[in-house]
Amino acid sequence: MTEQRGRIRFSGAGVTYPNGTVGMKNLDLAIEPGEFVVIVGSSGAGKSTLLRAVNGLNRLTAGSVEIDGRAVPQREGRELRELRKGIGMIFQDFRLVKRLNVLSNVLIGRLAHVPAWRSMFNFWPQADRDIALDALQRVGIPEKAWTRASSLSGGQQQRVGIARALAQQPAIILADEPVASLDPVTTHQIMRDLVRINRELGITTLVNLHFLDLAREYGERIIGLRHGELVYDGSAKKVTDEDFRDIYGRDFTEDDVLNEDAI
Ligand SMILES: Nc1ncnc2c1ncn2[C@@H]1O[C@H](COP(=O)(O)OP(=O)(O)OP(=O)(O)O)[C@@H](O)[C@H]1O
Repeated sequence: MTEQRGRIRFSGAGVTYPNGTVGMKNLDLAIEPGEFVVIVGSSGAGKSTLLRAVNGLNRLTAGSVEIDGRAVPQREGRELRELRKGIGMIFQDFRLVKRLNVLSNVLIGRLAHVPAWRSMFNFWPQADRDIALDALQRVGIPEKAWTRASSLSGGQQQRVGIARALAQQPAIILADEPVASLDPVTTHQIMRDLVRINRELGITTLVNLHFLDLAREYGERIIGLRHGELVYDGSAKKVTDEDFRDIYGRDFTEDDVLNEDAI
C-alpha cells in the first residue's frame, strides 16, 4: 500500500505581518491525510493566514509548518514550487481566464507538470488532456469543455475552479471562502461537491467558511480561530451555539448564517 499523502502539522506557528498585525499566534495543529476540515472565525480572525501558510504564500515569523514531514520552505524557489504542485487552491472569485475555454482553464492545473514550451504552444500531452477531462467529469460538467469560461454561471465557474485544482492531482486542497460569491442553492451544490470529492479521492481538504450553518452541515472537523489563535478544534456534529459564540466572541447574527432559520 502506498503511504497516504496530505498530512499537515503546525508547531508553534506564528505570522506577524510587517506592519505588526498578528495573523497567527502559536498554532499547534495536526491534520491527517484525507480529513475534511472547515475553518471558521469572524472577519480578520486569521482563516486566510492559516490557509496561505500551508502553501508558503504567508511566511511564518515563528514555529514551523510541515507537509508529510517536510517543512514548508519559507522563501520562493524550486523547493516551494515543487511543494505547491501538490496543493490545489480554490478561490472565492474563481480566478478563471475568462477568454479561454473550460478545458484550457482546467489544463492550467497541469502547468507545473509539463515543460513550459508545450503549454505555450498548446501542445498538451494527451495524458494531461485526459487528466483534465477526468477532472471535468468529476465535477459533472464534461460537456462544457469547449465553452468559453465567461459564458458559464457562477456555480459552473466554481466547478471549473475545482476541476483545475483536481487536475494538479493534489494531496491537499485549500478552499478560501469557495461559496462566498454564490447564491444559496449553488452554495449547497458546491459544498456537496467538495465533500463528495474529498470522500472519493481522499484529498485532505481545508475550507474557510464564513457561514456557521454551512460549517455545521458540511464540516467533519471544525477549527475555530479568534484573533489568530486556535480557540476550537472538534467534531462538526458536536459543535454547540455556545462554542460558536466563543469563537466569534459575540452572539451571532443573521449575517453569520446562510439560512436565517439556523439562528
Ligand atoms: N498582508 C497583510 N498585511 C498586514 N495585515 C494583514 C495582511 N493580511 C492579513 N492581515 C491582517 O491579519 C489578520 C488576519 O487576517 P486574515 O485575512 O487571515 O483573516 P480572515 O479570518 O481570513 O478574515 P476574512 O474573513 O475577513 O477574510 C487581520 O487583522 C488582517 O487585517
